[in-house]
Amino acid sequence: MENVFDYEDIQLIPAKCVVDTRSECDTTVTLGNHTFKLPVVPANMQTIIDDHIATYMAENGYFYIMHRFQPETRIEFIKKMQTRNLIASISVGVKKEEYAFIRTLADEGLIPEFITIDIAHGHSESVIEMIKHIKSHLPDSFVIAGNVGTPEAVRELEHAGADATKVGIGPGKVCITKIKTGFGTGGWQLAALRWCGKAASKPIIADGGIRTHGDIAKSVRFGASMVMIGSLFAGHEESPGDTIEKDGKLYKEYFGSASEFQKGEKKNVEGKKMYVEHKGYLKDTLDEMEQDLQSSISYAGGNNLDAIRHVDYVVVKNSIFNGDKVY
Ligand SMILES: NC(=O)C1=CN([C@@H]2O[C@H](COP(=O)(O)OP(=O)(O)OC[C@H]3O[C@@H](n4cnc5c(N)ncnc54)[C@H](OP(=O)(O)O)[C@@H]3O)[C@@H](O)[C@H]2O)C=CC1
Ligand SMILES: Nc1nc2c(ncn2[C@@H]2O[C@H](COP(=O)(O)O)[C@@H](O)[C@H]2O)c(=O)[nH]1
Repeated sequence: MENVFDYEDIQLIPAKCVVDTRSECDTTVTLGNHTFKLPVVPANMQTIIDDHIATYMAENGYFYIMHRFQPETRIEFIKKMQTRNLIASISVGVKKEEYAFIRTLADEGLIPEFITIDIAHGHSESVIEMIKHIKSHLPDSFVIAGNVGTPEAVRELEHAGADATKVGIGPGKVCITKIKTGFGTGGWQLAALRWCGKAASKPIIADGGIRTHGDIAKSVRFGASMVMIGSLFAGHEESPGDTIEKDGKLYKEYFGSASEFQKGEKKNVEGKKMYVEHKGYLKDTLDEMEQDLQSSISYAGGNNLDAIRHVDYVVVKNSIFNGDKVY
């Protein structure tokens, strides 16, 4: 791998504007048979999404992926969403009981529109087998498989039947995989995305490392159809993490899915807990993301996301903030 870089190292180069107002720019994206308002999905983590947020996202035309950490609630969740004509988008692991769960869904005629296979090291036989199992029992569900960080992995999971792959091993804000194992795409996630994108024949979801709204446009430029985000969604009033007050300021809890707080034990821990500043309401962040992305599209010289995919860029090596703070 040569020329590695990350989000902070890149600036996209503006092209001549073709719209009269940014509101003409279309941020929608299609995944499978569904079109969503933004190419953004909150991370399928317990401090990021719950029933309430999933329902809000689905009702308002956004993509969501429910986490898999309360497995016994998934059947009711699917029924509840589909009764309301909302998409059902769930996560599964790869352990034995998950095979039985997929069989139960098929037996009961419950077909989630989206199923995400969510494990740390997705380039594995266990994920390949699970993709095949889901596709044989629920052929109409759109299967997202991950996480991976190499073109070989993308090809193998696509070949096994995955409809999309999720790229990102270790770039997350509460991730300690890179420190504990020495492996991953932390520090070069954007370059890894480009590398994987060149091999992909199906959509890629960039997962982890997004720190600013501009990083969403950069992900799209380097091959992502969709971008999964944890930390930027952790601080909302609606976020499921606990709220604490310190020195008169409010903070929200955000912990990794492989942290001891999630697992309830200190075994194979690859995640940590932190507190992020309370930042108001989810709706306001989603609106701001849409406006910022509309602006990105206008700078790309087009009126939809595709324009971003073709812009030139420069490598500026960590200098874009020039010592300034973002806010
Ligand atoms: N995107 C990322 O960078 C990372 C994300 N995570 C998140 O943490 C959560 C827990 O992940 P995970 O531990 O995979 O889930 P599980 O605890 O459900 O483990 C899934 C299965 O994979 C096995 N497994 C896990 N890691 C490895 C590995 N490195 N090599 C071989 N087998 C492995 C586990 O066995 P055993 O535990 O016995 O090894 C288990 O059988 C997920 O939500 C995942 O997305 C975790 C780390 C990195
Ligand atoms: N290595 C770990 N990665 C984790 C863990 N829990 C979640 N994640 C990944 O992080 C992203 C979110 O990243 P962010 O930079 O937007 O905050 C999430 O989607 C997972 O892929 C973990 O415990 N360890």
